Amino acid sequence: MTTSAAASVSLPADWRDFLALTKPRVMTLVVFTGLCGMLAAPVPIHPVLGFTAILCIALGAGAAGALNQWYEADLDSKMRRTQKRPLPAGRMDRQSALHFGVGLAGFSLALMYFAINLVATIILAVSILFYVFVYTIWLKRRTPQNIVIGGAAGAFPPMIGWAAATGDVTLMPVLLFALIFLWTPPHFWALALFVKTDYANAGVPMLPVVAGERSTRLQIGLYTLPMVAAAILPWPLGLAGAFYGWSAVALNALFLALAALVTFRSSGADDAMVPEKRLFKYSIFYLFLMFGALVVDRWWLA
Ligand code: HEM
Ligand SMILES: CC(C)=CCC/C(C)=C/CC/C(C)=C/COP(=O)(O)OP(=O)(O)O
Repeated sequence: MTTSAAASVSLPADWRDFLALTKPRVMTLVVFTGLCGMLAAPVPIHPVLGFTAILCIALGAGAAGALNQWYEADLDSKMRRTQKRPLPAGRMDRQSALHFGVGLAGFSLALMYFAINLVATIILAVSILFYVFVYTIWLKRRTPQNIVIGGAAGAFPPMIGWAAATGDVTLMPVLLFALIFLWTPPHFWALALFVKTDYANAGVPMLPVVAGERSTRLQIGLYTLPMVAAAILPWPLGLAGAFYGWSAVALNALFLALAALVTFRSSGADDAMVPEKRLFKYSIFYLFLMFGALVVDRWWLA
């Protein structure tokens, strides 16, 4: 944590700074997977309630992003990628970020509880607490396994969407959780390979910094294999149909190929890291398409 970010504050922050605190670009995928989890559920939800549940996921994820930035303004000020965020850039004081984050978290949970149901509220609370306390405060600065364990926070949204519609959690939302959980390491470590120096400068023990490139490449490959299995499994288990199944086979074959290129590659110091950048970009596209295929399969082709 830092006090220096607060010392150079030039207030007031405007709405764009509060929006930036919520990490809106990452949130698009969080919200999309939550929406698809909700639409994949066997019980239809009233559109107004469905919209409310998705709003709660968006606000909860935004709150988690704000609390993450409240806690790690010192780290963000040391990395090129994050230096322009409202706190390290001095456009907002830490207390405002804290109040905003806590207020938004409280509002999203209260709305989820009163408008939707207890199960969805509990999972939303767990994901916010997990991202803030387990990932950001506890693990991120201590272990290169930070994103494996802490990354679970980002895997909950489809389960929250499903629970909002059905009030319970069955095998399918658990598989969707497993898919994002196992996707997170290749998603993040591909990026960490080409922004390694940023993390090293900030003293964050991300895998390429601590264990080296070789080991990171191997672990990307090792997590991709069970991810592929979790992605395809709903088809043979009869939880999704052939459209989902064939889409999953194609999308996962490409993921596997790109991950293999990264895994079996050794790079030099002045390397442009093209395969790593390609895998990172594809990982985002992949998750959008996998969840999109699930909904198309359930609504139009079942
Ligand atoms: C601990 C787990 C994760 C870590 C450490 C991580 C880290 C990152 C980082 C550092 C970026 C670079 C862009 C930026 O500056 O924000 C990024 C991009 C992105 N991540 Fe992740 N991520 C994680 C999990 C997730 C999850 C669970 C999702 C959604 C399901 C997600 C969705 C995205 C998206 C959509 C982008 C692109 C954003 C853009 O276009 O700027 N990430 N991630
Ligand atoms: C529903 C709900 C509460 C979801 C919240 C979970 C969530 C937003 C997951 C995404 C994970 C994420 C943005 C990690 C970024 O890592 P980082 O914080 O280390 O990235 P940074 O270096 O960009 O700050």
